[in-house]
Amino acid sequence: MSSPAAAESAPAGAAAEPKNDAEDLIKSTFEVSVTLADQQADPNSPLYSAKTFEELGLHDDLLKGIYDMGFTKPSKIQERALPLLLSNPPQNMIGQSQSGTGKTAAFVLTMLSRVDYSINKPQALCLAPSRELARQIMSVVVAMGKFTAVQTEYAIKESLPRDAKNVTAHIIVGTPGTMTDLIRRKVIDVSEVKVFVLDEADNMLDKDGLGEQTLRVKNMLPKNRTVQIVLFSATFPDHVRNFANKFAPNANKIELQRNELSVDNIRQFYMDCKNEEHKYEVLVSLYHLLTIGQSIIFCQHRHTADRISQRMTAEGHKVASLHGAKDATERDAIIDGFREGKNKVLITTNVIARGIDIMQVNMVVNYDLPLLNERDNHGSKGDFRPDIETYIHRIGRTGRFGRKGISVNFVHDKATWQQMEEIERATGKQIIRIETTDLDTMEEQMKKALK
Ligand SMILES: Nc1ncnc2c1ncn2[C@@H]1O[C@H](COP(=O)(O)OP(=O)(O)OP(=O)(O)O)[C@@H](O)[C@H]1O
Repeated sequence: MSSPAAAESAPAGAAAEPKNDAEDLIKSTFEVSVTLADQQADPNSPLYSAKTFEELGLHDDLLKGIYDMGFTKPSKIQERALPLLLSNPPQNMIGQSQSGTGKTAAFVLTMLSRVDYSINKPQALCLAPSRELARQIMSVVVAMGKFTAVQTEYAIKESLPRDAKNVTAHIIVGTPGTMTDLIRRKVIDVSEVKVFVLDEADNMLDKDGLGEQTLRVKNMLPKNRTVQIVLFSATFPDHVRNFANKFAPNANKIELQRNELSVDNIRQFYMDCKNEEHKYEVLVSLYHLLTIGQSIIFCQHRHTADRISQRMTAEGHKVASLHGAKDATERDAIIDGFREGKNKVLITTNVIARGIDIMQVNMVVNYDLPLLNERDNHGSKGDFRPDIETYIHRIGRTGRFGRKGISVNFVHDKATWQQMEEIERATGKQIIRIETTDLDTMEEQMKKALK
């Protein structure tokens, strides 16, 4: 089994404690409070559950794994989805719940529950849009399956030697291109597969994204047996939902309303910058706030992420950059380093907009707003409409499982201002202005938002 180095997301229930470096000890030494217990008692919270894990019909070995991870009660999505996912005969599922509310455990426990551990063949396949997310999901499979005999394998670039033959692991987690390649070359035998999971399913099914590759994997699955298809995401835009219904026919569905798409514990701000260069200056001026906890800065292009990080590094700031043009080993080292808190500021692209779960991240900056024409393979270069789904996923990198977080959008001209207004309209959540010169107010707002 390839053991994930990324198994170290902060234990659930643990406080995201900002460790201030001496240099950051300006006056902003406020603590980030954790409202997990309250959230789990509030019946309107997506974290609330009336049930216990025992009542959800899980095997004792899995209960041990769950408690070992520090979970005490299921979240709402876990409470609602698990009985449907585990019932027999197996039924498909299209499940939606806000970022950071525990969807991973729902599908991981399904895979672990459905595996027959006496058969040494792949029985559950799980696809995610990035290697970083595949590695993180694997870390949850390994942690939750700690008291089972589960064997796991990755289907991500460079995970297996070129001459690898016949994977015998029960659960395979990967990205669609590599999964397709391994099934085609018969390294992965799918004859015993009974569960097929898509995390970030709207992205995995979007014909302008990974849809074709995902469909290829599905078409290679056995036709002579029922494969339970499980789709999860925080967002399911209409154009993908229709395809999702065909991809997972007769599925049980758990859906969110449009105005419920993001959690309320993320406070959203914007800063009106004068131009591109001013955006850079404002980002640098925020550095001490970015490093109170940890921050993720999202840019439009890889070269912007590199340029900003090189410039900030040259000016004496400690930042890292991550994007899809870096090689696999480097990507793994960067995200692992960030998880471990070696770097507090990560400058990146949409590659980690989805799924990545790092409790200590309390600030997300949209250096560039996400646009539809930047989605993978998206056709129209002239489409400058904001990409609402990606926005929701990006800001969802903070405010995980009841923690508080803030997001800041940089706007710098009429077009970006209008894009942000459209995001505000579409999500129904207010985005508050902060003057770029007014760092005291920014700090005040941050204190208020994070307390
Ligand atoms: N029942 C629980 N009790 C305590 N912590 C939990 C519970 N379920 C999940 N968590 C923790 O909450 C965090 C968020 O969970 P997860 O990553 O599964 O969210 P998600 O819904 O998949 O989010 P996203 O849409 O961003 O992918 C994780 O750190 C996880 O360990």
